[in-house]
Amino acid sequence: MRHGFYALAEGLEAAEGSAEHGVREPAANAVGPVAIRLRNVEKRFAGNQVLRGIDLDVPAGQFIAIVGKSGCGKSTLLRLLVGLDRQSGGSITFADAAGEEAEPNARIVFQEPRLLPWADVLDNVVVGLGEGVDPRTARREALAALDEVQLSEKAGQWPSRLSGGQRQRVALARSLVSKPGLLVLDEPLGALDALTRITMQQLLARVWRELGFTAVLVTHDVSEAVNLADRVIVLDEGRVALDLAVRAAHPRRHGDPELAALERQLLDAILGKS
Ligand SMILES: Nc1ncnc2c1ncn2[C@@H]1O[C@H](COP(=O)(O)OP(=O)(O)OP(=O)(O)O)[C@@H](O)[C@H]1O
Repeated sequence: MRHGFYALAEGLEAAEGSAEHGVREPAANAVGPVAIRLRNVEKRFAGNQVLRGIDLDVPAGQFIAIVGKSGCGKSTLLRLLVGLDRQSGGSITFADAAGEEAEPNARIVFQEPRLLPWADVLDNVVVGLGEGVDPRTARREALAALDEVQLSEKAGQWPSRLSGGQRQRVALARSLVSKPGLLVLDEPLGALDALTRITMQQLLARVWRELGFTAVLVTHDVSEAVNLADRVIVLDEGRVALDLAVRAAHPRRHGDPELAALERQLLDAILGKS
C-alpha cells in the first residue's frame, strides 16, 4: 500500500525503514484530514503475534490516543499506520472527507526530535517538504509552520542551542509543514519535564484544533491521553481492550474531576482492577 509517506523528513528510523522514499504529496495537494479504517489487522514477527484482529474506525479529524502496557503493540500499530511496516493480515485504508479512498500524507513525530545538527531550525523544517519545492515557497511555508509552534524567532538558530521542548516543537513544525492528513505521535512528549510537557500538550491541542488533521497519539500517560484525545483506545496483548470516548470540552484542565474519572477507568483497564 502506498501511503504517500516521505521518509527523510521524519528522521533516520524512517530513512532506514521500509517506507517508500521520495513519495510525497506537495502541500498544495494536501488531502485534508483522513478517516482511518482497520479491519482484522494482524502483525506477527517471526511467529510472535503482536497485533490480533484489530478493527477500528477513526473519523476524519478525530484525535485518538492509544495506551497500554509496555510491549502491548502500540508502536507497532503506529508503524503500520504510517507505512513504515506492513501488517501480516487484514487491511488498513484511508478516506478523504468525501469518503473516497485517499493517500493520508502521513507524518510521524518520535520521542526524540531527530533534527539535523548541521542545519539551522528553518532548514530542519524545510526538510519536511521534501525535494522539488521552490526555495522561496519552502522558506515561506517553513516559517509559517514555525509560527504555528511559536518558534519563528529561532529560525536561524542551531538545534544544539535549543531546549528539549523547543527541539520537539521544531520536529512538530517539520511534520506540519507538508499539511499532513494524518499525524502520528509516538510518545512525543515522553522525554520532557513535567511542566514543559503540560505546555506542549496545550500547544499540541491548539495546533490540532487550528489545522484539523487526524491525530493518533501513543502515550504512557493516561492524563495526557484524556487531556488531548476525543477517544482513548486501550491495547492489551495486541487487542483492543477498551474504546473510551472523552467528551469534555476544550480547552481541558489537568485535575478536572470528569477527566480524573476517565483516567481511573483507563488505569483499571490497563492494570486490571485490584
Ligand atoms: N521489528 C521487530 N522485530 C521483532 N519483534 C518486534 C519488532 N518490533 C516490535 N517487536 C515486538 O513486538 C512487541 C510489541 O512492541 P511495541 O514496540 O509495539 O510495543 P509498545 O506497546 O509500543 O511498547 P512500549 O510501550 O514499551 O514502547 C514486543 O514484544 C516487541 O519485542
